[in-house]
Amino acid sequence: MSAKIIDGKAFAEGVRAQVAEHVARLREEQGITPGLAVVLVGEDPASQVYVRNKGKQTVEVGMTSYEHKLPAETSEAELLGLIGRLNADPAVHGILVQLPLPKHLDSDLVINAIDPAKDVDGFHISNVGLLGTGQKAMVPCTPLGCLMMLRDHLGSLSGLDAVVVGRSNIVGKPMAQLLLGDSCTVTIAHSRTKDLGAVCRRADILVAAVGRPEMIPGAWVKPGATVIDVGINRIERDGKTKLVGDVDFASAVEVAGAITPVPGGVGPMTIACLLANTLTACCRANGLPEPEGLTA
Ligand SMILES: Nc1nc(=O)c2c([nH]1)NC[C@@H]1CN(c3ccc(C(=O)N[C@@H](CCC(=O)O)C(=O)O)cc3)C=[N+]21
Repeated sequence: MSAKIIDGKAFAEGVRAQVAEHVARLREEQGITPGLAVVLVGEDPASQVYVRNKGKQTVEVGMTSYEHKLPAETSEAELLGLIGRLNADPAVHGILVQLPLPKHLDSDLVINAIDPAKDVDGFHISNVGLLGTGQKAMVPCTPLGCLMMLRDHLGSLSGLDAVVVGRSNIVGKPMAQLLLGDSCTVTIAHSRTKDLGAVCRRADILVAAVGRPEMIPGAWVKPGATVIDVGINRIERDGKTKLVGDVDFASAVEVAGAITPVPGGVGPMTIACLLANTLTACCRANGLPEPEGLTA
């Protein structure tokens, strides 16, 4: 039996359509247009592509996109100055500083300079603390997108065994918090975990976020499990570049109950959730009710 493929691309289109509807209503009823500022330091080609896609989709849902492209040599003081101006700008409801930053910039310092209410990545320590204590936070986009797909596929997650492979601040840790918030029994596994295969085989929900191409084989997947593959790895195969996940899709699809593909799974949901977070931030800033179904 072959798993159901969870179509993240189609799901993301649905989320963006919902966001667009809210944005149109905000404009008509309140005269408010949500604004998202994206800051890119340096000329990393992959980052340029992501930032271009984000700007395009921001405009498509009816929001205003502010792009700030700064040279790689930008000083910390200059970058903090820009963040200060964006924090103070009432037309800007969301601020995203594209990571990774050039090595001479301290990304923790920069992220924590963002107004937590405008931190649509959910990386500010205040948002991390709010999420960890079950309070209203800005939730990191990738884990939020994964949660939306899991809830859609499984309905209730209550009591299920969830294993998150990867312990990053961007995906693994916040993903574990969200799953705990939905009453899963959560294990965070990583490269040093003893008998990782045995740990993975216990999972009703398996989230792979390690950044190692195809490292999780089908033999590690519990029959019928829901597999969310966060990895986006560019590899060379048969003389071509190819995008693959952290899960070996070909073998896992034969065992899982449902699985997200790469590309077309988690990636598109990340950008859709960035737009959802910007809308949420805009509603909160204006004392308006939050959009339903678009938050954790
Ligand atoms: N502050 C910050 N926030 C981020 O959210 C952030 C970041 N920095 N730095 C870079 C990573 C990367 N990222 C992706 C978003 C969408 C796709 C995506 O849509 N991927 C497509 C494939 C795209 C392709 O063909 O390359 C897919 O999986 O189907 C991928 C990667 C957000 N990031």
